[in-house]
Amino acid sequence: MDTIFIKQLQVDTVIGVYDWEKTIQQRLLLDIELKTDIRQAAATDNIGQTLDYAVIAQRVTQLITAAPLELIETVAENVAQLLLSEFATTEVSVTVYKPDALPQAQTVGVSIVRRSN
Ligand SMILES: Nc1nc2c(c(=O)[nH]1)N=C([C@H](O)[C@@H](O)CO)CN2
Repeated sequence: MDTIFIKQLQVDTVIGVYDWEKTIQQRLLLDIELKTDIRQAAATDNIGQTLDYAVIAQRVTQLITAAPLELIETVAENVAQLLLSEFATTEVSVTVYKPDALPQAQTVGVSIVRRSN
């Protein structure tokens, strides 16, 4: 199976467990992979035959910024379920980084893989 991916998609949103985090925007970075068959798109050179990564990025950003959340785990799960339900893919990988969370670390994050039932 082939993969369409987006690396380090930046989304600024209200995210965090602590009270001080609920009034500010913080940066999340996302790596997203969607398993799909790209052969028909390649054979026809037609965007309508594949998953448009610009549409995916816009939809994911819209979802994450729609409401504040506490955990990056919830962000990852919500994004994975959206991708599986709205796009022609049977398996997705979602990694969410919160790079400004820990001053003593380059980044923190969570990574998940989800398949359609
Ligand atoms: N596993 C997690 N641990 C923590 C999270 C999280 O989303 N998942 N969040 C926080 C705080 O919001 C932190 O980022 C504030 O700097 C702490 N641990």
